[in-house]
Amino acid sequence: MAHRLLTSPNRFSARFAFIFTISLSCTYLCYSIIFCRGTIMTNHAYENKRCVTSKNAGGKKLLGKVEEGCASAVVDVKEAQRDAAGTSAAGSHWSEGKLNNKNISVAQKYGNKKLPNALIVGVKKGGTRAVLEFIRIHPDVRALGTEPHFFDRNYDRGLDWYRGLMPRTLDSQITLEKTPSYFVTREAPRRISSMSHQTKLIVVVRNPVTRAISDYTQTLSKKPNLPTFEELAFKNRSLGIVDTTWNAIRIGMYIIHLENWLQYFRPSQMHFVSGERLITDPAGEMGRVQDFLGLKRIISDKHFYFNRTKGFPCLKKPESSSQPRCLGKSKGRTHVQIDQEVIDQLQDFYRPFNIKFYETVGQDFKWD
Ligand SMILES: Nc1ncnc2c1ncn2[C@@H]1O[C@H](COP(=O)(O)OS(=O)(=O)O)[C@@H](OP(=O)(O)O)[C@H]1O
Repeated sequence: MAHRLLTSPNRFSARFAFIFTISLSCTYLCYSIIFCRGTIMTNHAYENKRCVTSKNAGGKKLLGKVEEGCASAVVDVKEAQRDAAGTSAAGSHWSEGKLNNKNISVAQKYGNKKLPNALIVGVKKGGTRAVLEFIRIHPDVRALGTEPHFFDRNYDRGLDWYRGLMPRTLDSQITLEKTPSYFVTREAPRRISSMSHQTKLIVVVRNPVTRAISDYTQTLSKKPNLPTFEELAFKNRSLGIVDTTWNAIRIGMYIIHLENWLQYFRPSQMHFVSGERLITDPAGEMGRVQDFLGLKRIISDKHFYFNRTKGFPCLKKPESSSQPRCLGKSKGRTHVQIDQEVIDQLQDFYRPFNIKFYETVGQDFKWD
């Protein structure tokens, strides 16, 4: 009895110590599970989901502060809304995709925000979104999903602001952004070369007449009361005098803009993608883009399928998703119907500009 009385406090503390240890272990176990899941889920796809819901982060007007880590993954909200899912099944082996996701999470953890080494500078309605979405599946490329408009509208915000928008990259990775209006911005080449003489420039060009109609179709979808294409395109239609002050016409005079770029950059720093071939042979065009960027050719035929409903090539598996995906509804719209006579007049107008452009870049884009 005396023995029992003596040992009962000891037993009590032993029991207490046992329960305390068990509950401590359980807490630790739960914490570890939650924490590890959190770390594993910090991949690009997850960030996309997190960021895309933030209204401040999206939109073409990328103004103000962008949340740390979101800028890289954010898909322009408008863009994301436009980008409807593809309809065909994929069913292809995707080892690079896995590698890419791994690279992305490593970059997010250990990488740094750097100024871009490459830019898609134009042209509007040339196919710039397709090139950006296609090239960003490469594991050595990280791209900003939105158009930052730094070298045209936001230059006063300074390089630190611009750098802050960029995705984190490892030293081996290329940082890329696209803003198609740079190509026709007078100050853009000088500003870009003062950031770095080494910047690689990608220009996606397309038949200037089709490009103008595409541009007009887009504006009309936002402003239904717009004058007709013919009214805007000509100062005097019967005399065939084209209105070169109309942006939709002016953008397509590629040689004029190119001459401005060539005052600051060597031709070898510029790569021209054919907007037409990008649709008929996306793998071929992307092969040349990879060569230009000094990347191993990883993006190939097996990454694309032709979606008959969309009428365009789509990705079997884009960077941020495991699902096949086509670009959105604003890419590949049905164009406004334009008289063949008007088209011929504009073809005639652009011909001398096109020829000079072909000679300068050393490529025939066959727009005639
Ligand atoms: N794979 C694929 N899917 C959909 N669309 C494709 C693709 N490849 C090129 N294109 C062409 O891209 C045109 C839009 O060009 P941009 O992305 O440069 O437009 S924008 O300036 O960013 O608004 C868009 O122009 P429209 O056909 O006039 O809509 C397409 O013709």
